[in-house]
Amino acid sequence: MTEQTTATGAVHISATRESLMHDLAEWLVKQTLQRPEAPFRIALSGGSTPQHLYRLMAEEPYVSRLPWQRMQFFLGDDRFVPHDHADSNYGMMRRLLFSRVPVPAENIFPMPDKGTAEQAAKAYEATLKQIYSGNVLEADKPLFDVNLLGLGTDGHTASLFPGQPVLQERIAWVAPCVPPTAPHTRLTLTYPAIHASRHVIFLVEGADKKEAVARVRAQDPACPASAITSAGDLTWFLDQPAAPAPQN
Ligand SMILES: O=C1O[C@H](COP(=O)(O)O)[C@@H](O)[C@H](O)[C@H]1O
Repeated sequence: MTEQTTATGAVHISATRESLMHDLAEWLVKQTLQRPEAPFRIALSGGSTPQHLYRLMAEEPYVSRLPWQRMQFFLGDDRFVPHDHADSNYGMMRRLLFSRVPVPAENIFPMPDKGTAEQAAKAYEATLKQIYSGNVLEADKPLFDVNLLGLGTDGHTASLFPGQPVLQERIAWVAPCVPPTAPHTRLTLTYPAIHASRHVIFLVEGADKKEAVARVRAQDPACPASAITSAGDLTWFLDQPAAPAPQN
């Protein structure tokens, strides 16, 4: 796990959004089978794209095929709003996924929605450090097995928004971000925490994301997603409309 993979990573292209979600669900089942020892830690992304995946995971055959008892769920980012707010990523995951599958409540780790955003970020970082059994990220000891990321049309990922101070954060694992272009103060995993993953996955669908995908794959420094790396591997799961034209 000492090698670093940058955001150029491998690319998996599915013909349609539906097949994309199936392909990623199958990939997830395979990863859990390859690591039969507990626990399997996954950081989930928010927004609209992964909602299709979460609905699918809450249906058969995935309810039966995923090892819910040993899966631990974290959030890659959330809007700093009450969990029952319509814009809460955790609220969305609870509605579409957690309430429909046999995952033990103690295996779900939402970002806090109380106090100040700074306090909530620190509290979530403390939770992650407890889970990790350490305060310092080690190259050969991943924090997450899978880190699922989305991509905004502006090149943001998690809540790492263009031009924001959180992009410079190299110590904290979790930090607030106040995006000038999107609603709500956010809490987000920082680059070092995302990097400490066995597998980083960008899940992106739709023609409106095609340009952003191409910019990140070309390592455009204006896109925060371009600076994502993985301690293990990094794979793009795209549908055909989001996939950039092949380079000759
Ligand atoms: O604000 C957010 O946006 C990104 C992308 O979301 P999408 O709706 O375009 O799929 C998402 O990855 C992030 O978790 C979310 O908080």
